[in-house]
Order: sequence, then structure tokens, then C-alpha cells
Amino acid sequence: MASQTRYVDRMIPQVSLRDFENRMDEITAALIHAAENVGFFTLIDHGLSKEDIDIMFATSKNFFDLPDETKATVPWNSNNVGWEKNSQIRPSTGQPDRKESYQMQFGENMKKLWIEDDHLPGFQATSLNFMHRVQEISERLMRCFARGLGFPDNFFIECHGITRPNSQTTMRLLHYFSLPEISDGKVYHRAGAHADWDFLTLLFQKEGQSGLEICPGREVVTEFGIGDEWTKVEAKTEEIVCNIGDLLMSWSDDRFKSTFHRVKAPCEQEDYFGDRYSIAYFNQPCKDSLIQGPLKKYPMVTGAQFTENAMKRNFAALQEKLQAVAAA
Ligand SMILES: O=C(O)CCC(=O)C(=O)O
Ligand SMILES: [Fe+2]
Repeated sequence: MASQTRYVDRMIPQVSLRDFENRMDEITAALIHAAENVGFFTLIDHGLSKEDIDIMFATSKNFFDLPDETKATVPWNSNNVGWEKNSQIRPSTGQPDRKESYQMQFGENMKKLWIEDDHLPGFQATSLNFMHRVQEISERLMRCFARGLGFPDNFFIECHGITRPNSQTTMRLLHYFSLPEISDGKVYHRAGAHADWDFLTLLFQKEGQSGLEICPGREVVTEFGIGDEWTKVEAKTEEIVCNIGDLLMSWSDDRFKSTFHRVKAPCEQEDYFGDRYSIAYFNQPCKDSLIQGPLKKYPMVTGAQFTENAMKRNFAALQEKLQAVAAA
């Protein structure tokens, strides 16, 4: 069968964090190069073993295997926490992603939103432990990006402090449902094309459960248009896929690229149609962090304002898409 999607081979840089303290300048140069050119990179030698990651994936599967009524005891709310199913509509597709997800944070937003130990013993402890370890990796990357942009080394770490009660950093467990391999004429979006609006996203994929694709090319933080040439990102459990979000793009005066990506709606023979589990860790700013790049390209905003603006832009783009779909 001829491929309908236009694919191009692009190098997605791989960065090793081995011997981090001694190699920090070398690692910073590699990260800056990746951020300026692709917006995506993968990490190896990051300190989490394949087994550590597999334990979190097993914990995630145990959660999603619970009956919907049980998961509905921790419903999603607009603090970006909790469980949702088939409810996220992207401006690029105008249709809900076929997935369920559960979002967790460190702070007070999680009050009453942790699934209870009676339902899933040890879930909260395992998840928080994993979140702390991913935070440590994020903080190493933040030190490098601060150094690369000329801020003090700890600058971004403080702006995203997870011990602050108003921390918004989020880990999201994702489960995409298996889909019919024989087309019934419908398109089942998994994660419609989008850019992330956080600082940096660290994504875990499970071996064999492919589907993530990237589409570089955006020049400023406010565009929702997307191109049509995609590059597949291989699913390897032991690698962390990282991407620059709109926040870091803005904080770098658009020097670093927040790149469109999607989990493809499988439709071609070589696509993967089975259940897909992934885990995304979104580094979000504290509400009172002050955001402005060294060149002051954009007016200074707080973390709360940045988040609000991103949600407003998303909402407006979504309304526009829904109107276009209704008119068609
Ligand atoms: O599930 C994935 O692989 C990607 C998820 C994603 O891009 C997101 O949730 O922002
Ligand atoms: Fe994303």
C-alpha cells in the first residue's frame, strides 16, 4: 500500500547525560543545538533504568485497568489534574483524542484527586517517587538551558519549584485505546497535532507501541498552523523523548523551537493499532514566576498569565476550527 503521509527523515539528536557535572558545558552545547534546530531530542544515560520505567508503565496500566466508575472518583478539573476519557479536543482536528489520561501534580491541587490505596495499593507512592526522579532529570536540563541563555544556573529551577504550594508541574499517564485495523471510514485521532505550552516535556514511550511523530517549522509562539511533513520518533522504553514547549520558546525570544507533534491516527499498513501507553512529564512554571527572555522580545508575564494566555489562544483556535467544521 502506498504511504499517504509525507515522511521525511530528520535527525533527532540524542544527548547523553553521563558524567553530568563534568560534562555540563558539552551537554549544554548539544541541548542548545537540538533546541535551536529541531525542538526535540532524546536522552540516554539519564539515571532511570529500563526497569524503573517499566515499573511506572505497569503502575499506569493497573490504574487504567480499573473500572471507569472507580477512575471517575478522581475526575479531571481545570487545574490540569485528574482522569479524563475521550474528552480532549485539539484545535488541529476538532475531534476528541481517542484516549484516557490521568494527570498528577506535587502540590495542593491533588487534594482528593489521588486514587485511593484501597483501589490501587501503593499507586501514589510509586507515582510520586517516579515524578521526583523525572524532576531531577528536568532540573539538570534546566541548569543547562539557563547557562545557554545567560541566566544564573538555578534560575529556571526556582521558577518551576515543585516544593512551592502553587507548583503546576504535571505528570500525565496516557492510554490510547486499540483501534480497528480494517478501516470503517472514520478517523480515530490519538493525539491530534499540537505544540506543548510548558517549558520542557519529558516523554516515555513503550517499546513496540509506536505512533509519535514530529513536524518542525514553526517560527513564533502564537501560530497554530501546521505543515504536512512528518518524522517518526522511535519508541524505546529506555530513552526519554524531550521537547521544547511554548514557554521555553518564549523565554528564549523564539530562539528555541516548540515543535508540532502528534500521535498519529493509525491508517496505514505499517502503523501500530494496538493499545499505546505513554507517560508525559510537563515542567510548568509557578504562578508567580516572571517570564521574559534576555532580548525582551515579549512583554514580561507571570506564570499564571502565561498559562491563561495559552489556554485562551487554544480555546480561540478550537472555536475557529469547530466553526469551520460546522460550516463544511
Ligand atoms: O502520548 C504521547 O506520546 C504524546 C503525548 C503528548 O504529546 C501530550 O500529551 O502532550
Ligand atoms: Fe505534546
